[in-house]
Amino acid sequence: MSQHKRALLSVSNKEGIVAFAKQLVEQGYELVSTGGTKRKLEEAGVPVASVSDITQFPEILQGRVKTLHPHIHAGLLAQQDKEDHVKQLEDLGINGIELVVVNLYPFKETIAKDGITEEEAIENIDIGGPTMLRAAAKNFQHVTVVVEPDHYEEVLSYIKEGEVPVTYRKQLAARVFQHTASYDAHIAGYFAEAVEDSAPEQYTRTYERVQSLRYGENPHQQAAFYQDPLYKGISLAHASQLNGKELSYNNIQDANAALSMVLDFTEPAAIAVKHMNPCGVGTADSLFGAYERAYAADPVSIFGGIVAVNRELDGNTAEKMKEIFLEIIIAPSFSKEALDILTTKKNLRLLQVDMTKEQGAGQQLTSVRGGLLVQDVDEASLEDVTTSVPTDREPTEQEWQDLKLAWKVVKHVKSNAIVVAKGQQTVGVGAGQMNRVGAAKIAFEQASDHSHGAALASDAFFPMPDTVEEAAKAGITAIIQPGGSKRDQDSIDACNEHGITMVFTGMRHFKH
Ligand SMILES: NC(=O)c1ncn([C@@H]2O[C@H](COP(=O)(O)O)[C@@H](O)[C@H]2O)c1NC=O
Repeated sequence: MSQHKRALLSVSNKEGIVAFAKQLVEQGYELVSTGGTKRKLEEAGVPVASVSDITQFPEILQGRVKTLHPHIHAGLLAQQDKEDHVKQLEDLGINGIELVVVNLYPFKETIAKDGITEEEAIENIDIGGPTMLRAAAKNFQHVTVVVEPDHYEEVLSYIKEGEVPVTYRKQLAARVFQHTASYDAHIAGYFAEAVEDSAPEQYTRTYERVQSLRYGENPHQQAAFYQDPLYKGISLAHASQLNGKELSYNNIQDANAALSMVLDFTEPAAIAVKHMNPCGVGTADSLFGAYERAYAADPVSIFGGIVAVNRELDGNTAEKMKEIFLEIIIAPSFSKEALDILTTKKNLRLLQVDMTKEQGAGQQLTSVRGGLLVQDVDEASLEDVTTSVPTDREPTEQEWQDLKLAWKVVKHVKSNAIVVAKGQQTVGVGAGQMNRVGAAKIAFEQASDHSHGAALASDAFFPMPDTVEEAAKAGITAIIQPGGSKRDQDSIDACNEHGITMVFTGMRHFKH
């Protein structure tokens, strides 16, 4: 172990720093620290010099300038295997720094708090820390840099063995650049609010890993689940799992679809999802009634499905849910009775999602080969549009109810999408077909007799009257669709001929 190695310690999170520093001293390191870190070490009896002793310059501007000095940065950036670097340091009386331990002002934690002022946020932008971290990481061939207390132990074990291997130093450097990039992304996000630009020139969001997944959509695909740590809306990525096996990639996608759908309902609602499409949706005055309807909508497909509800899950409903195999149940809360009933199923995943927050869906990101598509989440509903009825007949009150439910659901079904609903539940869902009439036929086949007197929703307009003709054959009496086709009149005429009422929303809900 060589003598007189120097370590610079400047940490905001002081957890574990005293024990680490003591061992560094035992290993022959000279320590240098900034004000607060130095005080902490001195209180614990650890010998430590001050950065100001080295720089011969005081910490000024309330800590805004402490380590930003050539004596520090030359010590961090000098390549000790280059003669001229070594000579320059000698000529200027600068000593090298071999180990840097820095963690940053808690910017993210600060802006996550309610009622924070701009001044507080800005004072928590660390300048000197990232500068040291980046300098040391750039010079990883000669410097060991530690940004996370989690790494103290491992670094010490290497030091005790004699030297920190350069391969490990490079890993630490990589971690530093991830850390500072993420840190800056939070700052960029905070400032982005000032420009309100939803399509910035550079897209710099940062996410934190919630979970490494066993695999992706298929077992041969690697995958992980990340969350936006500052997301303030209703969030699947911030859900609490109360029971069951670890969530899988497909579970998370399905759960997100079910959650997004149930949030569109204010009355008690239950949504059953399979492969990201709703297979059964029910609403009622009680959650039990809503679930009964969602189940009755398609008692076959719900098996192995994901169910989301928008009221506390009660014992009765839980008992009914327990009768079949479900992968996940999502609820704003679970009564004690419901938990007692459902936790007897060891594998059943129970997710509690705080649904009291603002919806705040934000942006939807979809990766494409070599790029990223960004759009607003489709949060629009019938309340955002002015509907019109171009047919001879206006919907009855009952038809309006069914039309509204079908329209809420069709928005969440993969295009081309047709949903048939009757009596506060879906009775047929045609999802993801390459032509609209094909989707309609699937929905009618599933609905069977229930399509008589039912309502139909189409996520996009009818380019020709064939869907109306099929609907008439199936006994549909009310249709809701965006309208806007050149041949709308053909569909209107077909409706009038069959006594069907049709509503135009003027807004489509493609979901590719
Ligand atoms: N201004 C500087 O030169 C500077 N140098 C280090 N810091 C930060 O000051 C903190 C430690 O300060 P203290 O040891 O005084 O508690 C660390 O989070 C470190 O990243 C600085 N602070 C902010 O920029």
